[in-house]
Amino acid sequence: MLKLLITSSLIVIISFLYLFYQQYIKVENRFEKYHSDPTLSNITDFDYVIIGAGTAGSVLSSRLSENPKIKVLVLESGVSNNDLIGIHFPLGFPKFTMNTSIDYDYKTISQPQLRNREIYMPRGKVIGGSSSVNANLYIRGHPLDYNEWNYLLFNNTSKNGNLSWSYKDMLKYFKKSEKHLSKNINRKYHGTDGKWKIKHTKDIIEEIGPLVNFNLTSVIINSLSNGLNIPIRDDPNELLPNEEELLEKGEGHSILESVSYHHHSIDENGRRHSLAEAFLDLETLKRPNLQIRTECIVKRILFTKNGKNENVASGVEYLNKRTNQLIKINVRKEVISSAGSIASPQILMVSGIGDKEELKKFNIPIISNLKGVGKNLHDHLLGAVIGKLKEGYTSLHSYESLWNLLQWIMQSSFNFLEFSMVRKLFPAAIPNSWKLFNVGAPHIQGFFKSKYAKENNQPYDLQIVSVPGFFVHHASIEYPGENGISIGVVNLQPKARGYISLRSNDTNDSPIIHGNYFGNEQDIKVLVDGISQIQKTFLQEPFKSMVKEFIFCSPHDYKTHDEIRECLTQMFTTLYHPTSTCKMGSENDEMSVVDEYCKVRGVKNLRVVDASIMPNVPRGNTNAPTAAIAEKAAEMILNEWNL
Ligand SMILES: Cc1cc2nc3c(=O)[nH]c(=O)nc-3n(C[C@H](O)[C@H](O)[C@H](O)COP(=O)(O)OP(=O)(O)OC[C@H]3O[C@@H](n4cnc5c(N)ncnc54)[C@H](O)[C@@H]3O)c2cc1C
Repeated sequence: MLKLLITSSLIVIISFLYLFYQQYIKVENRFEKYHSDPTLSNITDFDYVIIGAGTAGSVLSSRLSENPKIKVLVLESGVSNNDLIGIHFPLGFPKFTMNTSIDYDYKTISQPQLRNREIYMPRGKVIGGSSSVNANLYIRGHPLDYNEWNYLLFNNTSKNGNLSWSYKDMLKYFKKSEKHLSKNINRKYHGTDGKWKIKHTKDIIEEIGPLVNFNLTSVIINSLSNGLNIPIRDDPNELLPNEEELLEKGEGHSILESVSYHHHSIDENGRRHSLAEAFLDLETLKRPNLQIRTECIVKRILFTKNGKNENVASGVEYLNKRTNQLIKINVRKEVISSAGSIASPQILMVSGIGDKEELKKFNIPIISNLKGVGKNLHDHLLGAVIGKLKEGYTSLHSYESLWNLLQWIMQSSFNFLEFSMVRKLFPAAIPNSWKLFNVGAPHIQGFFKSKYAKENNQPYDLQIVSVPGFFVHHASIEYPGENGISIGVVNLQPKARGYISLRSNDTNDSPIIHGNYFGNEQDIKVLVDGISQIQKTFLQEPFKSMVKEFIFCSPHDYKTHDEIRECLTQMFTTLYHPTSTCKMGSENDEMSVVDEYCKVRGVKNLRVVDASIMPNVPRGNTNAPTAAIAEKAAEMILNEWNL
């Protein structure tokens, strides 16, 4: 008997270790392989050097290197995305990624409208960039966002040919990157053959079904729908037939207000599916024409002159942080900055591209005098109503605990070996409720209008991001033993613009970040109105009898505009969506940094492809739009070089 017990325990332990190895260790060294070869630094004949392996850099490098004739080098300042297991645990994103070694941990300068608070601005310093540290929400924004981009780019010129950045065109690239895992998804709006895995939270909740005493999500979704008088829908990224008609008729402002379960970038095993997991998978990394060097920070872009005396990007200088070696590398075709909305403008400026008055302060020789570099910082503004729940409601109050991480590892390991037979034969062996740890922290989202958007026939301008738990100061504050509810409200279209400027001429130093949050009175009014609408839902049943105590923006204590504004001043954060600091614009727009092909104005062979080129921030989270931009840019580049 004892023998049997020992043998079976050994089998369980060995299987577990094997699963663990398969899931985590086996892939751990994949970037190491490309970095450790000492001869790599001598290779100088790359066609493209891409700065940053974040959302955009992962997509771009993967697509360009699909052609074996093209040699691509990616320089990434951060480490491999397999260095920290916590990265893969979607629900643990605030705990395991923010404020850790894989976060740049930026802070804005003190914000005058927020009692001089410095606002924390996380960004991923790791393969996958911010898609390796984010909340995994898959949202595309409103169709009119892209139609507006297209209008801003091409309204005053006629030289765009077939190129367009409208919703219809962007939809192609959203679909191209996507591999939606839901069986019932509308293929007119979703891709199922792409690389990036997307999962519908509703599918998981339905699978768990009545087995689980977890009723909070459905209560929240129904209460928000009733309280805000907006419908529940399955998919915020698809248009219903009547909405297609309205968009066609020029009445797109009235579509898509709704509340729904989130779609998440999470794979079938419950692991984060960052753009690196999707596009820099093992097969891609085996390509001999693609090299990715981690812990290599680009210091500046190098330029030479061509026969017409134009400045041509000819390579980059970077620091190998492991060896402390400063290395110059030449490029045959182009340098592409995909370093994100904070670092791309910084890299351009230290390389001589920016407002000449600012560059002079740091004695940086001027390559192109472009006023818009670093300007137009656009971001999403987050407030919330947060409360503690009475007995009887189960929330994710301790989702950051080690026990939950362990549950998740075991759950996803079992999924990995398709242990569904085991699940069927011994249903109690793997509690179904563990599946809840396979979705992201925010389960529910919605879009609704402020009274100002309603008055002016504008599209929705507010977003709900709801966590069945506490999301207080980036989930850094815990309430042991308590269950919570957080209904975040986001102003999606703030009017104030901030900026990025240089603190020094070294890319290793954080640049100056000024979010200019609440810099426009209307931005506050819109968010106050959003909070006030959400507070009303808390005064109705069932929310009314569920909450025992409010932590932020209580509807009983913060009622007037000034009171709600006061609450927001204390608790405001960004939703981590800085964009538009190297904005794409028409040639008539003196603040535009790149043209419609993502080419930096005033120089040759240099592009920016990342969230910084968005002409305006879309009305939704920014990861999927950034991936779509990179898909589109890759296609443009390949077409242009006739490859
Ligand atoms: C905490 C958090 C939560 C978020 N949640 C969501 C969400 O749920 N859904 C959503 O849609 N969006 C979310 N976002 C936003 C989304 O992730 C970003 O908009 C998107 O990842 C931006 O992609 P990017 O390619 O522009 O930049 P990044 O993905 O940030 O990539 C930039 C890369 O460049 C590297 N780099 C920078 N400087 C240098 C240098 N000098 N040399 C070499 N490499 C360099 C960086 O290390 C990084 O890997 C979130 C962001 C954060 C930070």
